Amino acid sequence: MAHQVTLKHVNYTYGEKTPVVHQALRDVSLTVEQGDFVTIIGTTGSGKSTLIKLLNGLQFAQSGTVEVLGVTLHPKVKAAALKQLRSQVGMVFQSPEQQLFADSVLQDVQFGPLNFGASPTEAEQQARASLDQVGIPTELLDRSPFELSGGQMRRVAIAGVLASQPRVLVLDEPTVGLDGRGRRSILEMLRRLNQEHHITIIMITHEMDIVARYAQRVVVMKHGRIEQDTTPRQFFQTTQNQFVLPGAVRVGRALQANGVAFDQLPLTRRELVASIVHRLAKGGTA
Ligand SMILES: Nc1ncnc2c1ncn2[C@@H]1O[C@H](COP(=O)(O)OP(=O)(O)OP(=O)(O)O)[C@@H](O)[C@H]1O
Repeated sequence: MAHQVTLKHVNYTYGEKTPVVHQALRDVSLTVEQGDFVTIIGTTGSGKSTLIKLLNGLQFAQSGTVEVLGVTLHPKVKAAALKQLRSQVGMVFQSPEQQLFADSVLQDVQFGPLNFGASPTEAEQQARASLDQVGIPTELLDRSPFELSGGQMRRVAIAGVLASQPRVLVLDEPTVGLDGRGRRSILEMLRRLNQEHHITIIMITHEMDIVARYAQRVVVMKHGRIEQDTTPRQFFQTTQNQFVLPGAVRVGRALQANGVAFDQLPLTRRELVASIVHRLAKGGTA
């Protein structure tokens, strides 16, 4: 099966031929398959946002190739092909609720499908379905989006992207600024979209517990390059002090350092407890 996303030897430079020239991506190659849940991590300025903007043609690489859902993205790509691609690759930027604008929640979410050519009836159906997917109850649909809680607003904004029925969802730190409950509900929703609807998720995050708990893959960026592309377990097993590790990983690694051999490094509290219980049940000392 063809990859959904293929980047080959991509370079991207801001301000070419100006005094403030800055190369943000260096020889980046990456593939993403349908149904992947990929997190992109890396220090500030490492090129994460630049990378995701290439995925639906918000920016074009100066060299190398970018192919997404069979469309090769370069400055001369046809406007119609780009529009079609943008309905299939939904982008959710940081604090997307700041882009809400309509008089009602339903109208706001219908905007995307209408813009991409759906009839008013289809647009309403798709909007209702995606609001349901993100857990917004029907009694809120006629409300102004500005009367909702922060977490609800963010979910409405994500519904606005989902209403165009994308196959790939690209998100830049979707939980920033939310409290614990709002954060968890967004992440569980993304997991459901990924597992039940096979929507590919590509997410920038700075939160290591999101990588540990939700991702199948982690792409680590440094100075515009992909430094690692691996599984969270492999990443957390080997990474050095650069990132703040989740509690369960810290405890797991400390136990390993003290001679406790796990079949696999625990990534979450639940996995940590299960592996300790397993060892105790076998009669060993935890
Ligand atoms: N419009 C721009 N013009 C010039 N330089 C830019 C522009 N946008 C980003 N850069 C530079 O390119 C580099 C990569 O930026 P990018 O936003 O991709 O990093 P990032 O990893 O997403 O960072 P953060 O985690 O802080 O969002 C940075 O050094 C940044 O200063």
